[in-house]
Amino acid sequence: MTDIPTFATSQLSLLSAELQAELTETQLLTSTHAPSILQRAGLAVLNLHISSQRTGLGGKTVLELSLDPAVGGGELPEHGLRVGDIVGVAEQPRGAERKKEREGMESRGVEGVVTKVHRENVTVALDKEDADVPTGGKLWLVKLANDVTWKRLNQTMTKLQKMQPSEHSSLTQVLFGQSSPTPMSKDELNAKVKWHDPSLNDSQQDAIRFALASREVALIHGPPGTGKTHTLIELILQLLDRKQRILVCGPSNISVDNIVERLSPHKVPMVRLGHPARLLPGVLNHSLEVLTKTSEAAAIVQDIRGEMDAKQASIRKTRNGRERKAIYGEMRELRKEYRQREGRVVSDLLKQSKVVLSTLHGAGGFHLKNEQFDVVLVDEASQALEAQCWIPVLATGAPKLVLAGDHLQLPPTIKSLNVKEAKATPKKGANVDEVADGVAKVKVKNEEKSEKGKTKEDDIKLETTLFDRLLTLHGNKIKRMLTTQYRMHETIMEFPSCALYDSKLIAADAVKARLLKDLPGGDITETEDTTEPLIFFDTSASNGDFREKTEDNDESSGPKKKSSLLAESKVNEHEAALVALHVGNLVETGVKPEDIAVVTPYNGQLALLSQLLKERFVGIELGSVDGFQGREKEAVVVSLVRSNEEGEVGFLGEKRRLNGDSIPSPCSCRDADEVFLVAMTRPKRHLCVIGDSETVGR
Ligand SMILES: Nc1ncnc2c1ncn2[C@@H]1O[C@H](COP(=O)(O)OP(=O)(O)OP(=O)(O)O)[C@@H](O)[C@H]1O
Repeated sequence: MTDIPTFATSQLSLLSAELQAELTETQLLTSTHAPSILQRAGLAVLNLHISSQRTGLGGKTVLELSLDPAVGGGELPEHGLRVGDIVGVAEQPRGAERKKEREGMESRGVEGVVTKVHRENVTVALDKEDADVPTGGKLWLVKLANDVTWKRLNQTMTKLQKMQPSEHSSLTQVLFGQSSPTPMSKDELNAKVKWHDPSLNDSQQDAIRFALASREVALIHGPPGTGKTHTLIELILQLLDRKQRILVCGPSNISVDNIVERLSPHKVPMVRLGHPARLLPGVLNHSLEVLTKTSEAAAIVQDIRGEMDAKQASIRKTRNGRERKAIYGEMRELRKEYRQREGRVVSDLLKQSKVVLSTLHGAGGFHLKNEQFDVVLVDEASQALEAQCWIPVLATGAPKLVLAGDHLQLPPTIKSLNVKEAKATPKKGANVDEVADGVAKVKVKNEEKSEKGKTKEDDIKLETTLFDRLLTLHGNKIKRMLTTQYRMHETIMEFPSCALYDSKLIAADAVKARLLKDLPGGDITETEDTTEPLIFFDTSASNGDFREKTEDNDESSGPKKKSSLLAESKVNEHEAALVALHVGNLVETGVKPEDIAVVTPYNGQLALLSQLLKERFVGIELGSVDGFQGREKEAVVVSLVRSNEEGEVGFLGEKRRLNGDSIPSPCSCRDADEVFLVAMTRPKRHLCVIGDSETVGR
């Protein structure tokens, strides 16, 4: 049994350490690196101007930023800004102002969210309604730490911490082991169900019956390719048949959109919450914001929007301070009116929806404040922090929770290494070595503490997902596993099935013998590569030809080293050449580059592979492991990189190694086993692993 206030208190301190780690990282990067380095690292874009300004959804000011004509305009340089990123828009610091400007986060201009990214411009929706948009001079965009997420997690855990025992629902009590899940009778578990999809396999049907019969909580364990989403769609339809109202959540927009897309053909009354700019185009018709615009009341809302646009334009033309102030005042009034009208339309739409879908984070927004649900369903639950899963649970007070996921895939990335307190946070402008040192010290302190005798609080870790914790708490009786997989050739499946899933996976007939040579529509030549599902190139016998190299991050060594700015990283040139050779062989047989993915754990190697492959094989997918999880490809080539005499595979050791010139990258945070296992479950017909068995084998 877990004490609820202790749990919440512990989560709050872990979350605070995590936020500090993230803020420290961003602050250090922006304060210790010149804007040009940040630009090269993909964290900033320089020399911009506002090419258009308008009022967007929710009455927010939306800026479109393009390259300043003074620098020749044209396409933006390569950058890593993505839709949803939080950015600062500010006047670009000049000369002596530069250091001061970059150190003071308060002088970074206005903040907003990236809503569109095109080759020639980036669109940003500003957070503050009356933000003073920077006007003169060249502007720059810089990526900022995202503390919005953490604020909501904090609110949620604070709410849990302060709840009185009498306020805990039966669900909450079960989730903390204060009571056991209500037992289900055999009749309930074997009840006859009228399936919408008669092709469901036995393990899928069993999981749905189980989730329908559960009173408080049910876990659906779906290993890769076992039709987890397929199963969830049927579960949603079955719940609707039983007149239940459902809130469906996932940790990312893409996880939620995936369900919206697959639910859409069933003509279910549903609404997707969330900023339209972050939703897949195919999902927009179900988005609350778009439905709001297309409903009857839309016309009056549009009128006000037009008026607001006109006012915005006049602000930009007005230099007189008093006039500007007056216009801001009028805009405020218009916004108020706009929101009231929009609010009424929104609330009507929500009331009519039997299924509401949002990210876990989004479920904490004001839209769901007075909405009631019978079931909260969380997909990709093992990719979410436990605190995230509590957002919909506490926001709706629903009596039942269904979690779907695979706890054996990579958990969410944690930056703070479970440092309990944020003691490692350096003072503003501290040098990076001090931070690394600080983290090390706090870690040692924690280790000392746990040796003396663990308390319950010490057992609570940020990376323990709710899925994991519930399995430990209640055991397999709250879980059903999907066992037939529809993705991998039987031989590719064997190793992950044995290593991770107790050899329980079965390959569906349609996939178990599929090879590259049988690719539909392709005249594929039969070669050793296209008739073998699994190939391992072992480089250990190469007398050291295939040794890894550590990239040197010396900025002064010129543009050749550009990629190394992203991280102190490892490369293995011979391995990269072998990857290129193998990909070349596959393409020669007729396999399309877009059916091939190359995966590696190091950014350095990724950059090298990108140089070798991207232009030669247009459409090939290159990725780190985090980015690749969850996606399937006909053929996957893995470059493990590590090869040294010491047999060292310390990926994790690099996680926090910040030194003056290096910028940490998420890609260097995973260890070899994880890389290997995740990559193993992605290919359908062919997997090729290149590595040094002596180094990696250890
Ligand atoms: N009962 C079934 N009969 C035939 N095909 C199925 C069945 N269930 C799932 N599939 C197929 O298996 C594939 C994987 O399904 P789905 O995308 O639902 O799985 P998933 O487990 O959510 O995938 P991921 O591993 O990407 O999370 C899809 O092509 C789907 O059509």
